[in-house]
Amino acid sequence: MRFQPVIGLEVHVQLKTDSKIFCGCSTRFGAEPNLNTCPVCLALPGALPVLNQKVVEFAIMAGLATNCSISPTNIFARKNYFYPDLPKGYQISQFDLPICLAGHLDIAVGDQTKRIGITRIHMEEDAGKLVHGQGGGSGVDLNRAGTPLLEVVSEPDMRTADEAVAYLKKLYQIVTYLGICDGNMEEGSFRCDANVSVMPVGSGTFGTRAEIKNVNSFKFVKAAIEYEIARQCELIEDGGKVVQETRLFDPNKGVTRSMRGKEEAHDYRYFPDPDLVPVVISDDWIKRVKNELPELPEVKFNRFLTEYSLPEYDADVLTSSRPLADYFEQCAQTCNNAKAAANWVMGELTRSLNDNGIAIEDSPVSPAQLAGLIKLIDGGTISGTIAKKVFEDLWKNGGEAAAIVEQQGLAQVSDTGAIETAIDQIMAANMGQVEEYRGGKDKVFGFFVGQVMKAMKGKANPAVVNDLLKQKLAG
Ligand SMILES: Nc1ncnc2c1ncn2[C@@H]1O[C@H](COP(=O)(O)OP(=O)(O)OP(=O)(O)O)[C@@H](O)[C@H]1O
Ligand SMILES: [Mg+2]
Ligand SMILES: [Mg+2]
Repeated sequence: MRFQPVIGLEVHVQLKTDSKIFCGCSTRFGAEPNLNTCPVCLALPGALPVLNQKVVEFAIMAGLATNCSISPTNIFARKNYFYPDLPKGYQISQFDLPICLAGHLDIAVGDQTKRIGITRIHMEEDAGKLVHGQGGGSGVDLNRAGTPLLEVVSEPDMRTADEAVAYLKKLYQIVTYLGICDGNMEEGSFRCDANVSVMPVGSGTFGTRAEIKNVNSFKFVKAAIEYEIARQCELIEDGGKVVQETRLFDPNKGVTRSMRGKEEAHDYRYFPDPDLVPVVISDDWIKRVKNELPELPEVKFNRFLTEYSLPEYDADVLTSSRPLADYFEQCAQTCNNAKAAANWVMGELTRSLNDNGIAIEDSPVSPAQLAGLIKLIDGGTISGTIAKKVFEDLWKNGGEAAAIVEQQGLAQVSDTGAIETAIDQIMAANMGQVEEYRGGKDKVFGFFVGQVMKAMKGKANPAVVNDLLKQKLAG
């Protein structure tokens, strides 16, 4: 039997606000356990939540950027369940009236684009965290309790693990561009629940879904979904039935395991939270947020194509993150050579940053410094080969490219006299190759260029070397 997989994602986006969603406690990660707490997030009797306006603004931004409509009135609801990391016994979330509805994102599938529907985006609070194995038991850390989250729920529109990853990456790119999420997946700031089912090809009725909880890397999402698809197909072929359940992905073994089945599924008994008034959003507010939205990745990509005449590949790589795009633009505008800036940023700079595990925001070579180096190449002062050495020097010691070239005497020799002398000597020492070249073996030309460059310690102007060599070899 052939099966068609069906995938829908629920993504939890942790919002980059200073304080929690319903109280003034700090959201800082890594503080001493239970330091960032107060009667509201500890759920002490009588404490009342007050909504953080920034959370609503961030939700509107996310909704607009994902083509959703913003609900002018939306309400918070209590999602009831018991777990020791949830002191109130319910999570404040949104249920039937969420803040954003009916959006979509377009993803690239091969050379086509595919539209993935976004059912809803709602605001909610995070739970605390259990810390096991300390002092012989388990402890609870409520620093995270009340941290603001957006849950972005997709339609079951994806058909392969790769489509799911493409959607996830697109969403990640958008929320980090918007600056509403720090994007730190290891710390759980962007994590997803993957819903997976399979149906016989052509059946038209979706199969029963399993939900893989809290996957926090693109690689794991792909592995988890692929494993789950294979598991369900095999199960059905063996005459079994997929049961609706929650599963966990084990990244070490690459398998998913049942966590709880439908029988143990929660009845959340959702109802409107009587402690919070409805959120009313005016048209003016939406307009203001819309006007202040930063340039989004797709728009930036298209602008890079037209404004800098970059190839699609370059524009795609350079707009993959906002700091990378900003770095490129500053460099390109300073050196006035966009393609060279693109090559250096995607090549030498990215390689050095990766090798040293440094984020581009902390690059030891600034856009202006790199632009200075590119100007020296464009002006014919140094060759590309020497430029790589200068870059290394900039990376290690800072300073300015022009000063380094000057101090170390790296400027390229365009003086024809010095180059001619070198050519004459090399031709005299390699008469055999000279004859071969004159006999029609053009390839030998490269040999001569190499020899001359070597003799000139890489500092000869390549264009001048080429011209002179052609003249002299022609005899
Ligand atoms: N048959 C199916 N196969 C795969 N995915 C599905 C299927 N049916 C629904 N989905 C996806 O499952 C997800 C359901 O998320 P939703 O938040 O609506 O409910 P939930 O998972 O029941 O609730 P909770 O937020 O408590 O986890 C959506 O992303 C939807 O696209
Ligand atoms: Mg959900
Ligand atoms: Mg779910």
